[in-house]
Amino acid sequence: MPTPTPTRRPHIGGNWKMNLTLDAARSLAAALRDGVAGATQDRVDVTVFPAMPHLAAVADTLKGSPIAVGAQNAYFQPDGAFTGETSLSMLSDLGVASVLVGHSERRHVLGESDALVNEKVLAALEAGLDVTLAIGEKLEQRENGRTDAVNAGQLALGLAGVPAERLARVTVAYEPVWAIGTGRTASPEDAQAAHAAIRRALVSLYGADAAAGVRIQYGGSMKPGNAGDLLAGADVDGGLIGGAALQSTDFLAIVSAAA
Ligand SMILES: O=C(CO)COP(=O)(O)O
Repeated sequence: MPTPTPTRRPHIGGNWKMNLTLDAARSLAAALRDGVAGATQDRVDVTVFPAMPHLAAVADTLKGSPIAVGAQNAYFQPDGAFTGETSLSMLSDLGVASVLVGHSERRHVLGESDALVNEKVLAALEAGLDVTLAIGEKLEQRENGRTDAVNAGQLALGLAGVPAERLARVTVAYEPVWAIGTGRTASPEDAQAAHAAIRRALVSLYGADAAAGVRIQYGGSMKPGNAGDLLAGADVDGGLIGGAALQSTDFLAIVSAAA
């Protein structure tokens, strides 16, 4: 089935990971706030994901700006004896509008399962937050020709139980694990092929109309120099940026490329 004509507004995310001091996070947020010009903001959605202890300050700095603040993680239970975890309502109270779920560093370094990813996706949507659901294959899976199967599996398990009417609040981030923080980027052709396969998986889960509205971001060593080529893919609807999101000029250049 051909991919329906896209009407998707690009979405650029900045995943700051476990980086920056409080002062540096505040300064970066202020530079982004001042740098996202009116012309750009109408054509691209921007979300930043600071570290948990910096969320309040960054949300405060970005209040009234078109840049949304997301958390890199959250727990799915509403409250209770969950040492070290953060609830969705605690995040909402800070002005956090979305949550990143299923990042490969949480899957592969912190050991999060597809089942836990799914609990978090369901709870975040129920709490009224937007979700960026990250999926992606490891190098050995790619070399064994399993890229599309791995992505379709993570997608189906992550979205299990999510009704079609909530899908518009989900952005999928395709992040091939071997491209994250390595300087090795998927070629624009490989990225587009993986994104098209992810969209076909969405079509089989939700039907063509709902699938056509879902933004699929590429993540993995996206930089100003390669963003334009990657974003040219018909099913590449934005980027989730790590290293290059820590420099305002680099991140703003990628936002401009998407706009
Ligand atoms: O993991 C990423 C974003 O979530 C990508 O990180 P890099 O851009 O540093 O490769």
